[in-house]
Amino acid sequence: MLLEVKGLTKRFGGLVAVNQVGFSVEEGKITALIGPNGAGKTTLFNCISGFYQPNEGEVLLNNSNIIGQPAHKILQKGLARTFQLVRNFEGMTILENIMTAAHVHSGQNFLNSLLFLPSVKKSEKELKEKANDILKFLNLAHVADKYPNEISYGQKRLVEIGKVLATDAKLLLMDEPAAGLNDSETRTLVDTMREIQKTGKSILIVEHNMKFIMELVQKIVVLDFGQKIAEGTPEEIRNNEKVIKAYLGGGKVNA
Ligand SMILES: Nc1ncnc2c1ncn2[C@@H]1O[C@H](COP(=O)(O)OP(=O)(O)OP(=O)(O)O)[C@@H](O)[C@H]1O
Repeated sequence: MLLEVKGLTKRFGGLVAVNQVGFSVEEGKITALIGPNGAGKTTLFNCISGFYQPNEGEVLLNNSNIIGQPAHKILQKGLARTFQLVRNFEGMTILENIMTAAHVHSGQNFLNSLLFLPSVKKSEKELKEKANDILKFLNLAHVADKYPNEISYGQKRLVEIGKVLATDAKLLLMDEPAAGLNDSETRTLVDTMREIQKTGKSILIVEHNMKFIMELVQKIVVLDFGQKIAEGTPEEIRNNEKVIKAYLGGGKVNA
């Protein structure tokens, strides 16, 4: 199993935001984490990616517990995440933004960069090639030299995905990748995600857009009030009584 979450609990004062949650992400599969507003999805995501320290439980990445490790160490072990809000360096072109993300895995140390050794020059060239390949893969080659404020919102979301691809991580955590996209952008995103899956990556998504999830993923984990209430294929989840009740009970579904 690529990722295994076991008995994970996160409390904020008296509030149990995530309560003894366990599930797994299989290699090469797309898994979704869904649930009504306030169910604990983001908190769980933050615990998995090292942004929060859970109170209890384990997060095993390739059988090694990553709890307590800083986010950059977790990234080096092969887990990268996108953010719900688009974060780009505004003063850099799209190509440079992707190159910056790829730099995390380039192996260059700071002193080499300062001295601008030949190896750095070579590595810069490789980074540029890699970033260009990623932009081509995402059909964004035509915006490589543009600045973030010159591209559309849908393109920005793809750039965000490009940045996690640039890290070479095996497991990608995506925080609401379809948020704010129109129908045609969402369809493009479904195709892009399938192409990413074909390259052997595994993906864990938090997402409110149920149509997007039902069409794309192989497994769904459902949270409600911090607890896992169901886990299964889209078909199983669609017909699950507990899930239907949780969403009818006040949660928002953009189905
Ligand atoms: N930093 C925090 N401090 C205190 N309480 C928090 C914090 N973060 C989240 N919570 C609470 O924990 C619970 C779970 O919140 P969380 O944001 O994880 O849910 P969610 O499923 O991601 O919701 P949404 O779909 O609205 O983003 C909520 O009751 C929320 O108010």
